Amino acid sequence: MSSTIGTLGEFGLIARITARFPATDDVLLGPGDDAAVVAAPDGRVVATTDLLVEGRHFRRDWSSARDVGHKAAAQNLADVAAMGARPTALLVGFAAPADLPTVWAEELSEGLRAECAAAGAAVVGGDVVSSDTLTIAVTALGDLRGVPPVRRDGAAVGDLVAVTGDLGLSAAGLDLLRAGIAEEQPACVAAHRRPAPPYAAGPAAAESGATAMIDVSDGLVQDLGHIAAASGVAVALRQAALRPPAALVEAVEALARAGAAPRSPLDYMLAGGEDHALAATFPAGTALPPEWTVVGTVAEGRGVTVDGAAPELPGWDHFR
Ligand SMILES: Nc1ncnc2c1ncn2[C@@H]1O[C@H](COP(=O)(O)OP(=O)(O)O)[C@@H](O)[C@H]1O
Ligand SMILES: Cc1ncc(C[n+]2csc(CCOP(=O)(O)OP(=O)(O)O)c2C)c(N)n1
Ligand SMILES: [Mg+2]
Ligand SMILES: [Mg+2]
Ligand SMILES: [Mg+2]
Repeated sequence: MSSTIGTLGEFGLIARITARFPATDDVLLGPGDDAAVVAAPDGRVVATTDLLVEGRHFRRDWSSARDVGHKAAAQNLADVAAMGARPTALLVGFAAPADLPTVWAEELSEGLRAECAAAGAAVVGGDVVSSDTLTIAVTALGDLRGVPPVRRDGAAVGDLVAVTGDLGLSAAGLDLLRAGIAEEQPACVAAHRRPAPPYAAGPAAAESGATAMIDVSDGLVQDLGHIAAASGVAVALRQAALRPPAALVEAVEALARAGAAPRSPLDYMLAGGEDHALAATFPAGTALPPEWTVVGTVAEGRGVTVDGAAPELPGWDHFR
């Protein structure tokens, strides 16, 4: 019989998990004491937390444990990058039923470790509890390296609006999984299972003078709406600047062939969710860092428009 976390016990599980998390230069004391000690050379620490709940954020028949580990880390590390900070450390709350195979917890940890390595961060602690609902609650810390944080409220009229990272692929991948045709467009399904946030682009944007920034987790229009509202401005997007990638167009075609009534490629880009791309505003005339694409401008007013019209595209809301 394969091992479960119930047979391993709490401290056996903790030993199995923490053995997988090597320290980085930022980690002065890693897992094993009452708290970890993480260097904060800047003296200011960015801190953020996001949960993943089975059935709401992932399904075990759609994503491997390793995928869930990558996603749980990426979702949090993207929020650190969106402040213009460099991710340093992750704390992982893990709630699971006792009959969960031990290998699932180990593979989850491997995904967390690997995604942290991609961002230069380390897992420095966490907690394990038993629960009927499998839940991963991650807290991430980041270093601002002496630059001010890039907040949501700094966009000014006349600024450029730019994005970097994938838009729309994850939501199309989720619809492919729902339709049972994941094999039709593996790139979209991969983007859903393991989003690949452009971590380095966050600090690069901060150094280039970005005035506001957000990671795109609930859909581009909804998340730019948070910048618009916080800054007291309008965001005017240009449709021609949002060119759907081939994989997205192909996914929509496959969904249509399967009778799955997909949204348009543009609508996936505008309201997809779980992209973990970055969207930011920059003063006009800024030489944008590599990989950023201008998609619109900041104007007087409120809300987000696409070619002058307000899109009727609901972003993700957990309670609606
Ligand atoms: N339960 C909570 N207690 C305190 N602050 C919260 C809570 N839930 C969300 N927030 C805060 O509200 C803001 C928006 O949350 P959210 O939309 O989840 O951000 P994000 O999409 O970047 O993860 C964040 O600053 C977050 O820290
Ligand atoms: C089984 C399943 N159903 C639906 C979704 C889609 N989904 C779940 S949460 C979410 C939005 C982002 O998650 P959230 O918890 O709101 O993260 P935050 O915006 O706080 O970073 C989306 C699009 C999914 N990933 N898996
Ligand atoms: Mg959140
Ligand atoms: Mg988030
Ligand atoms: Mg965010």
